[in-house]
Amino acid sequence: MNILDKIVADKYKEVALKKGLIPVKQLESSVLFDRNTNSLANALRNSNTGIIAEHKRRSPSKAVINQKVSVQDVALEYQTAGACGMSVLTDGKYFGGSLDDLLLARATVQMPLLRKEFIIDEYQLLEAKAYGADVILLIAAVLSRDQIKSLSEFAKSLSLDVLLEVHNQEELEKSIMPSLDMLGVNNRSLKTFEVSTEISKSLSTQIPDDFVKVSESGISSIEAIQDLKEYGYKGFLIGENFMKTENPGTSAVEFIKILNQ
Ligand SMILES: O=C(O)c1ccccc1NCC(=O)[C@H](O)[C@H](O)COP(=O)(O)O
Repeated sequence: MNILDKIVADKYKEVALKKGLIPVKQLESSVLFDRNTNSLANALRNSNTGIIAEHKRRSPSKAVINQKVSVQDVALEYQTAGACGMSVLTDGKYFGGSLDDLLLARATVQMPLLRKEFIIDEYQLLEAKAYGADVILLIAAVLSRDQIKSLSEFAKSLSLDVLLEVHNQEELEKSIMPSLDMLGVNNRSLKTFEVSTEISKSLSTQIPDDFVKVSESGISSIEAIQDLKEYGYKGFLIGENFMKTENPGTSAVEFIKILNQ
């Protein structure tokens, strides 16, 4: 059992518990539920930099990254820095996040917000909408093709963008379908936690042009982004590189400024 299997096993229990506590009707009555969403895929298509900056307090690979900063401060600074969107981890047990983090970010910024979560049930998509997300993540490693299809179609019916994440060719081949907006390649091995952008590069030619290509994890240099752009990537998901610094927002400002030069 790898870390993702463990996280997802816990997630099935968590979602079952939450369904008993907060009915769907309550989620649907949130003031944010009918809000017009903001497409991350479009923002990436129209951007020169393509940064999706993440709020990430801790992780299975790095334990504590940053517990001190406020999610609202980080959100505002990421937006001011010129990030295309923000990824907000909402898993509590492994990443120290929450849906309240998403809500606080939504109250602060207009840029597209990705609910970074281990989605296994439509209920979590209703939560995403109710707490102000614009985009959801689906992880091919933990979903069947049928689940990807039904979850992505349900997300589209809620006007949410869909980012589908793969780790290898097999996951990519089973996942391609029209209800996805963005295809993300995760550079982090779930077995060793090692990161290498080589996997983004090797899968790039197999991602059809209809999808916005996103490279995720382990990106820490301008050179890496310039290199990935050569392979057609338009989006770059960066968490730790910003969050490990005392001021993630300032780090993002400096990074994006150099990228723009
Ligand atoms: O970050 C981890 O350790 C991790 C472990 C197991 C499953 C998912 C994990 N991370 C989620 C992410 O996808 C990253 O937070 C995201 O791509 C940003 O990565 P990074 O820039 O390396 O923080």
